[in-house]
Amino acid sequence: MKQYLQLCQRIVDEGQWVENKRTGTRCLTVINADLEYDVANNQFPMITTRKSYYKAAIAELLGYLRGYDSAAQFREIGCKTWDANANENSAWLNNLHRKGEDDMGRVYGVQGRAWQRPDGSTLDQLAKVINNLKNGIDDRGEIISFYNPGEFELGCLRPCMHTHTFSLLGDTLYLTSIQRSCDVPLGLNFNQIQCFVLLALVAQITGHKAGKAYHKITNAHIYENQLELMRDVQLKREPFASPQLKINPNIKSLNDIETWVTRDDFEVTGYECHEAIQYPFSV
Ligand SMILES: Nc1nc(=O)c2c([nH]1)NC[C@@H]1CN(c3ccc(C(=O)N[C@@H](CCC(=O)O)C(=O)O)cc3)CN21
Ligand SMILES: O=c1ccn([C@H]2C[C@H](O)[C@@H](COP(=O)(O)O)O2)c(=O)[nH]1
Repeated sequence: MKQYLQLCQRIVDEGQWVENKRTGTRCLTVINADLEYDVANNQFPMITTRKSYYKAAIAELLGYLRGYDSAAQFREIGCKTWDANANENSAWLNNLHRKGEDDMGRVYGVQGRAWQRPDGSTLDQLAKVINNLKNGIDDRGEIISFYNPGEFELGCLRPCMHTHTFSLLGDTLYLTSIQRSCDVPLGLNFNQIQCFVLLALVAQITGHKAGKAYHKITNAHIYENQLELMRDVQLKREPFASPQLKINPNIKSLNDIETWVTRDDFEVTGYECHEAIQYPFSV
């Protein structure tokens, strides 16, 4: 929690204003942030200086792991976060590749589960990584990349947290996640949870201990219409201790994640937080 607040404070103190063409809203911006999550000791990185909706963040991650490409699929599993990007951004609405209401195109999970090869077949990056890790193999390339520049025009948004690399040291599994662009008041609240859960879940289904998750962010920003709430409300609050996350121990395979796991297989205990803050969202 401290590292999150330090990043917010750093943006407020040292950030530079950058115009953003895609949303039309400028952002106070810093470059380069390194965050770490202690999954081994179950220090769940949920924001405590406002109410955090962790189940939606986990549902979003489940949707990525399943390769979803429609905001309707995300809604069905309890996550509304893709409604706006799928249905309200004019560049995407006018894109001829958009297949209709709720279509997100070839984003995130589609690349993770069905990367298109030149011969027309597809590659399941996630299954390869899980299979190797299950067999104790780290080939120094246990990488899941959602970032496919050749297909950007086929999706509603370029992936933000775009690369996840797993590493095995002895029987401990580590994760390094790379993010190119980060909406610190809204997106990071979700992304911290997702890095933690991704490592905890993959460790569980591959039979390893979880170590640390390392989260590396390039462009970290606060949109102009969020600044006052962050500076004058959220940053004035004292954080509470981190809660703990309990994952249903019956989740044992990638197939389980694909077929029956829901956001209710994840429970948080010991969460104490300040009042909710509703930040504006830029589409
Ligand atoms: N401008 C922007 N910021 C983002 O963080 C973001 C995007 N766009 N586009 C793609 C995804 C969608 N994400 C989102 C979208 C909405 C919330 C959001 O509204 N969160 C609320 C409540 C969520 C709920 O009730 O389930 C929050 O207070 O955290 C969070 C992340 C993260 N990403
Ligand atoms: O997981 C996510 C997804 C998106 N974001 C934020 C970061 C930016 O504010 C926007 C994406 O806009 P770009 O113009 O494509 O950079 O969404 C996030 O923080 N986390």
